[in-house]
Amino acid sequence: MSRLQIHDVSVRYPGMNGGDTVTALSGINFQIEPGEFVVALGASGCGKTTLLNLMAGFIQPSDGYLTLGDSQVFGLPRVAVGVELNDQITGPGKERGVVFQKHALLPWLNVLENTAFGLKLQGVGLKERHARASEYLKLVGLEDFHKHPVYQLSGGMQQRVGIARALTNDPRMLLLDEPLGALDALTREVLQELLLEVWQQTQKMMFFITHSVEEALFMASRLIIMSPRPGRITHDFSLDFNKVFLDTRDARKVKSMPEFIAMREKVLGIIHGDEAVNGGAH
Ligand SMILES: Nc1ncnc2c1ncn2[C@@H]1O[C@H](COP(=O)(O)OP(=O)(O)OP(=O)(O)O)[C@@H](O)[C@H]1O
Repeated sequence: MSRLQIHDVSVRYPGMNGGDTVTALSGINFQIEPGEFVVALGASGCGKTTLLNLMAGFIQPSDGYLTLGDSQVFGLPRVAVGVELNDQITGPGKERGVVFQKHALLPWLNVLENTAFGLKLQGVGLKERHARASEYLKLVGLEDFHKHPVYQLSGGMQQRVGIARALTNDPRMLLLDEPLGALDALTREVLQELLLEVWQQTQKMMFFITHSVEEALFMASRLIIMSPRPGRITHDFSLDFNKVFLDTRDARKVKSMPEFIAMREKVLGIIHGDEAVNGGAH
């Protein structure tokens, strides 16, 4: 099975207008195991999006490298790593699907065509791409909306299309950058539950960024908390509130469990402590 591993990675951005270099990430060693739902939480500017962009292959590390499974490497491959790295990934790839907060859907295409669009670009034939798109539209509850223009859909339904579209490649992992951040509170809760069901059914590795502590605790099988200047992973918790939800299908009950509330207070204390030290906005 293919874990994604980050080996001693740092990312430095050139300063704006000749200013000081920004160390967005420093000395990150971290891995995501098959089947894990990893959520990243932390004050603004702690490097969450930079970490996701590295995993997606959108940016390269300044130091270190990443591996997927035993043989695929991205970033800066080194020779003496103890594994045979024979397959270099040079950028984004279909084994890593990405879902953004703002879904870049094409308004002149309907729901089915939007979902199948990436497959079309790869040259997958019409019948197969529509079959694969239909499969994932069903998974996200849009089986009756194939022909709908996307601009007629609510924000939550458009985000479902974004999730289905990312799944059509059957990626090994989904990278989700605040995917629910623009939705109203009720729709957000519905999609939290939907994403957990997608995770349970597909067993994809998930890397999910949020600013909501409650959402993080509800979704994560592993919660990492990051701290800024330079961006580091300071805490790494194993959680199972998501499994309690999948067993009971009662989100309100999970979110009112004493253990859930105690963990929420603990995590809020960690993050607010960082903000007080670093003066970060949240
Ligand atoms: N392209 C860039 N050029 C220069 N600095 C950048 C660039 N992208 C990010 N940064 C800086 O790197 C640091 C980490 O940014 P990043 O967006 O990864 O953090 P984040 O935790 O995702 O923040 P937020 O929660 O606000 O989205 C910040 O100080 C940011 O200003």
